[in-house]
Amino acid sequence: QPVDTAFRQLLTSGKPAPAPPAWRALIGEYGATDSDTLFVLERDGRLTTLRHGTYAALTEVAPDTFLLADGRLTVERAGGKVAAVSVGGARLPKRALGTEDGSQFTITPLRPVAELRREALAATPPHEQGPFRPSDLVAVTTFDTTVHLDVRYATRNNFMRTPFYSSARAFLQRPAAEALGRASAMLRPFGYGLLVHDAYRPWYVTKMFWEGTPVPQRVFVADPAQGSRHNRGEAVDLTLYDLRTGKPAEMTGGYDEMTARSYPVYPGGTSLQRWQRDLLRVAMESVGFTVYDAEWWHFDFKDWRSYPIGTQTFEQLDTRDSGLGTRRGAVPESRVPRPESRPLQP
Ligand SMILES: C[C@@H](N)C(=O)N[C@H](C)C(=O)O
Ligand SMILES: [Zn+2]
Repeated sequence: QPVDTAFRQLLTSGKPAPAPPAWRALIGEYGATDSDTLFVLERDGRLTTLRHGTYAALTEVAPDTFLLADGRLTVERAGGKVAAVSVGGARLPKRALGTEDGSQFTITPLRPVAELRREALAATPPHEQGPFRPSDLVAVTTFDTTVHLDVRYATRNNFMRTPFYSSARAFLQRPAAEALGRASAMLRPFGYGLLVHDAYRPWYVTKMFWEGTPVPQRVFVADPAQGSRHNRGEAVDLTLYDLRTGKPAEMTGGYDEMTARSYPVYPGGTSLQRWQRDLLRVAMESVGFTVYDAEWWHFDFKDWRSYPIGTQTFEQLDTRDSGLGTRRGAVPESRVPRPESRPLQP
């Protein structure tokens, strides 16, 4: 649907109230197999189930006992946690998704990180056919000062539990950074700012992500054979933060969480989480970005095909006088990495 219609819908529906804290432990996915998932979620202020595409509001009739239109749902707890629900005589175990406390989701890399780094630094990015625009990377904070940074890949607080950058900086090609500034201005009346986790990412880091991530989770990392749009300075990972408190907004799942909760159309969670996720998407899409199908936080800018894959570190870009953050200037031809012949996936 058109962006202004989507904006109007979000405005009309208004910002939902947070779900009662007592419901938090219950909200989630239940069932032993993916083919039969029962979601417990909050919708329109009611605790609700979603199964086979049908929503049903729950009415609590006794502690941990709820009435559904056609029966009862009972909650089983173990060790202070929700272990399962029973519906119509069937026991559906609760699935572990993301982290319980909202902390960073992590994986165990397939190989030692030092080995991945050594190999990736020695490798060459895919060969690409130009022509390309000269790279003009600028700090993401250039066009709106309410854009804030939380660059997890410059810390251990990321999905591979290892620092990839030696400084917490984030750059985009100038037109993408300008558009980001416009999205940020658009969000201000809603009381939100943009919190950037990552933008330009050297190709060798994409290669480390790919080689280190278990195959079933690789939809959440780009294939280095094609490169990531981050490598072109044309993708950004970000969330919303509350302008008043400075706190990140709650979404349906965490950053770099490798579960279904990361899909931008994930139906679970709370109304507020889904509303904030959709607000971020509508603001970003209204200025020329497109959300990635598997990650609510990842956005590609419309002209990503115009820029080549880069593999330089921030420091290498600095020393080669790219003008990062301070001066304008094109990345010299010697630094323009080689082409790709296949279509890109994010
Ligand atoms: C790793 C994650 N933050 C990300 O950016 N994923 C997309 C698919 C990418 O690597 O381009
Ligand atoms: Zn991304």
